[in-house]
Amino acid sequence: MIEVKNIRKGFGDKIVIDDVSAVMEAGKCNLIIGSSGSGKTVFMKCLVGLFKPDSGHIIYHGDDFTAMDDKQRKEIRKEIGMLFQGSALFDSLTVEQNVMFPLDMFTDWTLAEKKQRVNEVLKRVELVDTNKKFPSEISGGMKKRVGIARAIVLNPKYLFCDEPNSGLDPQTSLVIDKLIKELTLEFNITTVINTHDMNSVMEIGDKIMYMYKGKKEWEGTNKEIIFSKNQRLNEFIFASEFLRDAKDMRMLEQAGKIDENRNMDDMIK
Ligand SMILES: Nc1ncnc2c1ncn2[C@@H]1O[C@H](COP(=O)(O)OP(=O)(O)OP(=O)(O)O)[C@@H](O)[C@H]1O
Repeated sequence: MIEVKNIRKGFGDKIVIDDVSAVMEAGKCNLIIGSSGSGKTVFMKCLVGLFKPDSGHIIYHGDDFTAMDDKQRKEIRKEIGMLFQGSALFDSLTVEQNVMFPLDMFTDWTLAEKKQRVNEVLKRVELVDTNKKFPSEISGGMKKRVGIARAIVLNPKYLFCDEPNSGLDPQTSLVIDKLIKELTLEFNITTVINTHDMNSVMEIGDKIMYMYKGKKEWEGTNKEIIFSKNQRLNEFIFASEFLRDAKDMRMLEQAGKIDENRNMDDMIK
């Protein structure tokens, strides 16, 4: 679990994160949504220690990350897996070498032990027989899987994903979302995901935080978001007329005002 208490972060005179508090639970996909420039990336960078908040606290499983020295912080970082936007694989390394990278950095295992662990995680993300391939030889969806394999190879307690579906088609996005959700549950990981993808919000949003101009404007689950009366949130999510109609339809359905066996022709009339 990660507890964020009243963090603030600014650059010069500009306040970018304004008194945000949140609780991110283990075994759940905690999503951060918001329009461009609302502060999602800066918030995530504060959580992983890439930015130091100006004030406030970030508590990892009871320990105050913001009050730690570099050595203690490094210990927490070992427990963090990161899936970067665009997968961020090393082009000159094979799939196996990419996934092995964190093991080279943080363990003193033998090569045989490392290879065994790499094979375990590649199997888990359903990427067998790709060990010797280079990133340029595999598809975008496969690259994401390699990124996920690398992110989980050290058995992280925390997983941070920045736009995990960027550049993927809707079906492949769904497969990646499901994989992240499964791993989150299977290993009881506290997963934090920055996303613009509304499919992900609805599919895997156990907990969603909506940011607006650096503040937490709304939070809730994927079940609650559809019924939210927060005007800014609604304008953000249901940006198109099509989505607004779909929402109205869903609400009528929930209220039992639409017959499940309705005839499409009748509806069009
Ligand atoms: N290193 C920095 N120095 C100065 N300003 C920054 C820095 N990083 C981010 N900002 C500013 O902080 C604000 C929030 O940026 P951030 O990248 O967190 O937005 P975001 O919600 O992640 O947007 P997007 O969805 O487009 O990635 C923006 O106004 C941005 O210009």
